Amino acid sequence: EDGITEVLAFRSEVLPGRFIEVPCSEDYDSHRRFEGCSPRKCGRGISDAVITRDEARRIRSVAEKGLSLGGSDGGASILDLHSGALSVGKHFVNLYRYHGKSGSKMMRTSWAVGRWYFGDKIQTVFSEEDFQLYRDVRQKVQLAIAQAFGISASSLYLTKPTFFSRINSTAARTAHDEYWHAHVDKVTYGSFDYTSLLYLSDYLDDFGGGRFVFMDEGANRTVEPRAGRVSFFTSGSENLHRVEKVCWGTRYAITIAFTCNPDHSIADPALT
Ligand SMILES: O=C(O)CCC(=O)C(=O)O
Ligand SMILES: [Fe+2]
Repeated sequence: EDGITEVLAFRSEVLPGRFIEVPCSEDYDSHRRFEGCSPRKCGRGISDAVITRDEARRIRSVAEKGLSLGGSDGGASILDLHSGALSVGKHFVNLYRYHGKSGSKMMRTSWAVGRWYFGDKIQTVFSEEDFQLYRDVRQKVQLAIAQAFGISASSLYLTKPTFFSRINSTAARTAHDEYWHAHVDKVTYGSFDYTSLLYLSDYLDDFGGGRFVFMDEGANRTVEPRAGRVSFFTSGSENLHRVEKVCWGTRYAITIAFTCNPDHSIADPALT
């Protein structure tokens, strides 16, 4: 694909941490500022030293397990760990409280997080260990972001949505499948101040296409996914980005984002 001019992180590199400062957009001027959190400097960080390959492998298994219960007809499936929304066919079901047709794959979930009925058997989708792993990963990423931007980790709050994504090369069927459009996370998600992406599969080993692209004026700058690689950035329009279409294989990632506004904070996903 033309227009790719610079690679910020190759799949084969093992980055101890790379930080690229970019001038903050004016987006922040119109937002309430939170001392010790709202970005004074904007930019992007990429690190292969925050999450181990083993942690990435374990969290990928959790993603596979959750997403295996559903799956979009069209290429891009998500499982939102906060709301329980899971892509199924052309729609979403709530994994945490699904009332499906009897005889469907997922018959009915209870109101308790992560429990569902299959036939007359109560199954638990996620274990306490799975949620513990999510919390450990979230905590490490939060510390890395705080350190890179010179802010205090305790002034960052987890915000929604936080989700697993699974992308393959199947053609899109609905607008929800169109993951490749350029966007600004602060606009798309509202509450995001700092976005992080943890990649759970390897570019060119597990899938082709699917590189992350920062669309800067005059240059596209890519991050090649690598299992265990964390990419994080301020969520304003200084970090307009897109994901290339996946052309073969399956790409897994998890999105974990933080807000400076305590009103937009959510608790870690948990078994209730
Ligand atoms: O999966 C990625 O690399 C990026 C996804 C993304 O841009 C988003 O979820 O907002
Ligand atoms: Fe995004």
